[in-house]
Amino acid sequence: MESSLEFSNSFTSVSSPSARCRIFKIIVIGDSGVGKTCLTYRFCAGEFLDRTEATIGVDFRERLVEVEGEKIKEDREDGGERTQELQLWDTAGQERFRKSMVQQYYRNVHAVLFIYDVTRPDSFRGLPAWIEECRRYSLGQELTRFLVGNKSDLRDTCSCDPRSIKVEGQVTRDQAQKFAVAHGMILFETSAKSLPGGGGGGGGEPGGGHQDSVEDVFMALASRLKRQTRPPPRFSTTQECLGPIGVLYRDIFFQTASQEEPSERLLDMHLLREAG
Ligand SMILES: Nc1nc2c(ncn2[C@@H]2O[C@H](COP(=O)(O)OP(=O)(O)OP(=O)(O)O)[C@@H](O)[C@H]2O)c(=O)[nH]1
Repeated sequence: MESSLEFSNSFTSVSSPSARCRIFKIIVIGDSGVGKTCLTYRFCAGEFLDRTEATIGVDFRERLVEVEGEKIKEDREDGGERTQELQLWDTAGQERFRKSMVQQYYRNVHAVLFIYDVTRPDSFRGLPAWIEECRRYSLGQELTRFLVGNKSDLRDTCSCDPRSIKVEGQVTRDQAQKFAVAHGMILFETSAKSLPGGGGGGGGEPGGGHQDSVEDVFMALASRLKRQTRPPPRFSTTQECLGPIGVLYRDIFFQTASQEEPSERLLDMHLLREAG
């Protein structure tokens, strides 16, 4: 995969969220190539991103959601009504592209999505290292954590009970479920691309087993965040949510967005800052 620093177009609306919009910062982490970019893009843009490049630093995407058909009522003096915005930090899986941003990833997080590729057991075995990184940056166990097995469209189907599929080189649902329980996570299996019989990213049931749509995963997260009894700090401005580095990245993006090939310029700036 080639490299580029990309900021989703959907990010533009973050700069002017409604004054009454509750912003939740969600970090999406996992090994390189598991599909973090494709999953966040699917949720925010509604389609599969065919050609991706390795993420450098972070890509921001966001989507405004209404949970359970109703806008969120805030317990505020003015009795105002608020909507909820999921701000997704699609982080770089490759170590060399993470260094300068890592501290920003873990600042003021509301929820973490741990992603692995169901067809790549190495990405599943890599999960403890991501959990350890969260611990190092003081993310508590009380945070909402989802475990998401991606690329289930590639999973071999089996006529036997799909919960106990034993296909060499694939992560079974049972394995993942045990891991999720042991680490206080909720498990989802999905595909950013498509699921047999399920169309774009949702609803199919390969081998008869239950698969979740990408929409379901993120809406379950939104619903969970809405219900948090003691939520971590909320943000009312984009600046607060992104922090200074995030704002800097955003500004660089807007400065270079009109250039023909911004990727190299962005990479240069990223590496320069890393060196500095
Ligand atoms: N078949 C299939 N391919 C997928 C799916 N999701 C992602 N891919 C492919 O997997 C590759 C990597 O996807 P990315 O979304 O760039 O992976 P990433 O985790 O963001 O990678 P880094 O940015 O390096 O951390 C790309 O070739 C995608 O087309 C999926 O659900 N099904």
